[in-house]
Amino acid sequence: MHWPLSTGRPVALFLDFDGTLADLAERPEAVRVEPGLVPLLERLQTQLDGALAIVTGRPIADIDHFLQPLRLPVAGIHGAQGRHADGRGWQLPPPPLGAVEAVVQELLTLDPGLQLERKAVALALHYRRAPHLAERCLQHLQAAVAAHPGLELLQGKCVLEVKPAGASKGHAIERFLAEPPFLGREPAFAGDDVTDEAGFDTVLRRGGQALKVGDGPTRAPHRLDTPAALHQTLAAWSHQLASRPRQGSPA
Ligand SMILES: O=P(O)(O)OC[C@H]1O[C@H](O[C@H]2O[C@H](CO)[C@@H](O)[C@H](O)[C@H]2O)[C@H](O)[C@@H](O)[C@@H]1O
Repeated sequence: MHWPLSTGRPVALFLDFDGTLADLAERPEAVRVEPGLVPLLERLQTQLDGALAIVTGRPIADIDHFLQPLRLPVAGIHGAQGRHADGRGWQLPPPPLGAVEAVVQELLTLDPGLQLERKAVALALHYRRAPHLAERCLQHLQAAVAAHPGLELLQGKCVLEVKPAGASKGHAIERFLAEPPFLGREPAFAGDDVTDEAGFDTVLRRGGQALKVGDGPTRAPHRLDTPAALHQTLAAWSHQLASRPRQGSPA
């Protein structure tokens, strides 16, 4: 499997983080970034004239922490917040999360393996270390979210996320593509989870490329097995870009 990124057209590259750039870990804070990743992303950002962004369910601050000292354009919390290439930010207003958090607090008493992650305008309930509670957590959160039209439930990998309705990775990619340095470029997005399918739909609708990392059904036409395989592909692509004239800004 490969990802034919080198189409000759200037590319705008969008990358998911967990499961795509970094291997999954037992806990969100336990993720390790491969030592070569930050220099590789920095090189690609330069080669793409800045048209590289992270599009993630994480808050922006997490990405800045994991990729320090690099500060890339980021869409965080599934598009509910973001930072453009020029540093301007956006964030949706905080939705009413109080009742949902009360339900989560009740669930947390069932097993110390359950973990709450608070993220400014969203929250996530992780059950990777308590998988037997997956169905119960889902039922409780579905009921809690149904009472609030401003909220949406996302099911990720061993996680249930409650976020502002309407925020999506697809919309976040559209925001980036509306402005330099992304404007006019062919979008390419790599992700690993069902929550990335909205981003795949956006780039495919705009004539771009979508790649799924790992297994599972997807609408992405391309696939690689692991984050390490994606690193290799990105490194090879960076190497090709280095030996060609700069892609330059689109006319
Ligand atoms: O959109 P992403 O960048 O893929 O982020 C999705 C969620 O990733 C994190 O949770 C996932 O990764 C954890 C660390 O590997 C893992 O323990 C957990 O089971 C996964 O669901 C992150 O904690 C969430 O906030 C992100 O939304």
